[in-house]
Amino acid sequence: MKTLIKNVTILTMIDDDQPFTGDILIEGDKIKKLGTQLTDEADEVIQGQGMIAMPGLINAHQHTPMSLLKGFSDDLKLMDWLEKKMLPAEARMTPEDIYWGAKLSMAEMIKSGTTAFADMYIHMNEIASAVQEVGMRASLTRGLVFLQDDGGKRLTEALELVERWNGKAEGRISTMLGPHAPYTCPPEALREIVSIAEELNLPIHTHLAETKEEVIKIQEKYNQTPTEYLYNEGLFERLHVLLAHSVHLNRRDIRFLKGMRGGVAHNPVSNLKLGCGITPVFELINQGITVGLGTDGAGSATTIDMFEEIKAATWLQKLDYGNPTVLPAGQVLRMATKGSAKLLNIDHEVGTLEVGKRADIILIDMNKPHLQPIHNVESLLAYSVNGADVDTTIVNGKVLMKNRKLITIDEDELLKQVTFRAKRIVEGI
Ligand SMILES: CSC[C@H]1O[C@@H](n2cnc3c(O)ncnc32)[C@H](O)[C@@H]1O
Ligand SMILES: [Zn+2]
Repeated sequence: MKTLIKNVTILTMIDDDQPFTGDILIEGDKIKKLGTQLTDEADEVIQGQGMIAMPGLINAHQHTPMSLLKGFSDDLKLMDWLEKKMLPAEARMTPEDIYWGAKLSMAEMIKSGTTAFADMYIHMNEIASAVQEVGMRASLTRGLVFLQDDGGKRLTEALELVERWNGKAEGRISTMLGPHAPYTCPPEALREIVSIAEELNLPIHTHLAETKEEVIKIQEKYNQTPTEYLYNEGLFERLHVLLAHSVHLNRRDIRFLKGMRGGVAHNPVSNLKLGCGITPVFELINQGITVGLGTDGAGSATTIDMFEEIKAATWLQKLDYGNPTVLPAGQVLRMATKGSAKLLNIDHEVGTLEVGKRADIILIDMNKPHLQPIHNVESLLAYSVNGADVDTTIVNGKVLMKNRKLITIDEDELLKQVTFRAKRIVEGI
């Protein structure tokens, strides 16, 4: 199958590449040519006039089924929100609920220009099946919590997920191991996970230093900061680690992260809404640590539109440093594409528009009052574009949305399913 996108403004996101008008030829799942006035025959031609083509956005931290819990419990502190509301609701979710909740997130992500995501949750088989059907790219992790028991059953599930799904769905699915957070994983559990991850060459996806309360708790329990705790348990020695949040890091913590494989998934909207604080993104980048962008689950962030994260990320750093030159448009856009791709360990495949890479591309319709005139493409993308401006979403060479119509998801059926399921789950909580 060959698809030709004609006369489109192309932003490759490679280093300092400037936008240019041209054509993109997709053959199978890959970008075959990028140039001007390509004359190749194609099975499908997309007229890109008035549109910007850029790499699909990559959501580096999600809990997709939590879309079913969006708006159910807002304006609470993280631990009250998690323990009194989310955990009881999650205990009532059936595998079918998880499947439909994940699909709901995927519909919203495709409609707002996200092509890949990192997910940590329960009932991961159902999420993997939804990813396979829908056509997105995903890094899937069974979240591991060791509070009341040794978590043996969950670890077995985590390994079954790896065994069954790693590299599946035409290579769109990869897997990680997911110790949930320093406060839910004791040292012996972390050590076991590190040893398995090293043996199987698996990356790790975890939460780190999201709140001040977490720092106090870990300090009291282990006499270390959460970052130091993970460092001392060997997480940053050899493994590729995706650290969600990482809000409360001191100078010493940042030194522990220096040179790590992987990096930090910044979730500014969730951090703002839960009043957690501001991740020291500028400092992390200055120390050479990769920073990507994510939304966290819709249960906390409410929105999973990555364009909102892009705005929040740059504005928060500018405000924090009292300096508008910090985290400029081009840099924050690269965080949401190349940066997140590196965190998912798929930067050799996606994150930039390059010949030979997988064709994960979004087209943004600029023929709108709030997107004209176009003085600077990167500024418009970072500061003006919303998810609803995305016209076409392509993953692995396959069109998943065209003219804002989802191709692989039946929206009517989806809305019917999620309405009654969401209501049943939260009843009485
Ligand atoms: C065991 S699966 C993952 C687990 O994480 C919970 N979760 C969602 N958002 C957050 C967050 O911001 N901090 C900590 N934990 C979070 C989710 O409810 C699942 O139980
Ligand atoms: Zn999270």
